[in-house]
Amino acid sequence: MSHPNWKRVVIKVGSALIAPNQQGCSSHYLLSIAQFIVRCRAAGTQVVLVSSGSVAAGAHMFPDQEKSNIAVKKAMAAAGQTEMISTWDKLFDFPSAQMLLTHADLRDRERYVSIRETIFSLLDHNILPIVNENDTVTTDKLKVGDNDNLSAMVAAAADADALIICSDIDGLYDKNPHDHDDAKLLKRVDTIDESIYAMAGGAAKGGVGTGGMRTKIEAAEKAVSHGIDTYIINGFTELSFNMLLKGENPGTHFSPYDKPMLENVHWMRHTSNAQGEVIVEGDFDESLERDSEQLTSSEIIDVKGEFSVGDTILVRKEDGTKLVKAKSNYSSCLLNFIANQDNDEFASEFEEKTGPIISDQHVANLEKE
Ligand SMILES: Nc1ncnc2c1ncn2[C@@H]1O[C@H](COP(=O)(O)OP(=O)(O)O)[C@@H](O)[C@H]1O
Ligand SMILES: N[C@@H](CCC(=O)OP(=O)(O)O)C(=O)O
Repeated sequence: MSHPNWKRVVIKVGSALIAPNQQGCSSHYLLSIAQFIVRCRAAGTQVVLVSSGSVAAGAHMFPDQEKSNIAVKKAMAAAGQTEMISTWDKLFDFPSAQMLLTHADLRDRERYVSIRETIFSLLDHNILPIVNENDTVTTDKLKVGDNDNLSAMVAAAADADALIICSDIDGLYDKNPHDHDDAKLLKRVDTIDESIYAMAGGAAKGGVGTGGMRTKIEAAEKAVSHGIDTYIINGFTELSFNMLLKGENPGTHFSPYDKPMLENVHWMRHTSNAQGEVIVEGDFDESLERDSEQLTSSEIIDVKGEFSVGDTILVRKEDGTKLVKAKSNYSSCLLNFIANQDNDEFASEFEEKTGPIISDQHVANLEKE
């Protein structure tokens, strides 16, 4: 293994590799991925697997005309999940563990920390964590929605050194190669900006995949900002895995940031989502410049949405400029009350007694990143 620096990797496997014909699971393409996982582990690299495919694996148990129904899709996921997990499990002579997560779990700091601890504990006991979204319980509000982004959140939670996204295509092309014969493969991406996103189309069309290339770029952006080497590779071919083991790049490599964000800042920026907004004016900008991030009620113009103590809020200016995402120490109700006080003295005394409005331990400065 030529990647001695990879202490821990996350491998994401797309639906097309698991259930290529929507006729249940097939181990056809999984054999070389399993072999890669075995060889990584033998070389001392810990592995976390993020596996899609429950919906595709369960699809054959339901009539075609019902498959667009959301409740039926969840049933397909529930039925396909057991088949998917047992297909993986049969390929290993070490134990695996199923972890089903939702965004509601990941964006809650306490549950997130618990997920981290579980991953580390499984790895310490040489058990392979196999993660998927818990599709049966999700709603639009609760879900990550695609396993590319989920794998990046898991890679950050696991403090992984590398994220390998196995897809049905060689990597990121400058345009969709299925639509354009002259599309060129990008071997390396150092900066992820709008021009990179413009290369991907929308959500996946036709096949069994969900997110398409866009969600893979989103995942790469999340991962590289955490200092994680990210690859999109073709999971259909064994060559991809042999190249990775030799330290070569078989697809598209996204270079990690030199100065990764701190774990808690990364979580706030990329995993947590804002439950409400606080619109500010005046000196808050300056306190950000000084890195003190102290928000006072006199700077608040408006409070939008309903949030509780501990929820993440977005602090922004009236013109829409996003300043920070932060953990609120006040509920929206209390913050509205204090921000609408005409008596400044009462408000500042209240804040002195109750403590700062936003927690300085969980602040992601959106302007600077
Ligand atoms: N610029 C691009 N480069 C590569 N693939 C692209 C691009 N734009 C869109 N795609 C599509 O994204 C698909 C891969 O995403 P998806 O179907 O979700 O796969 P997976 O199941 O592996 O997540 C490709 O097969 C291709 O059709
Ligand atoms: N949680 C879903 C996977 C959703 C998903 O992102 O699929 P894919 O684009 O194939 O990685 C499932 O198990 O079917």
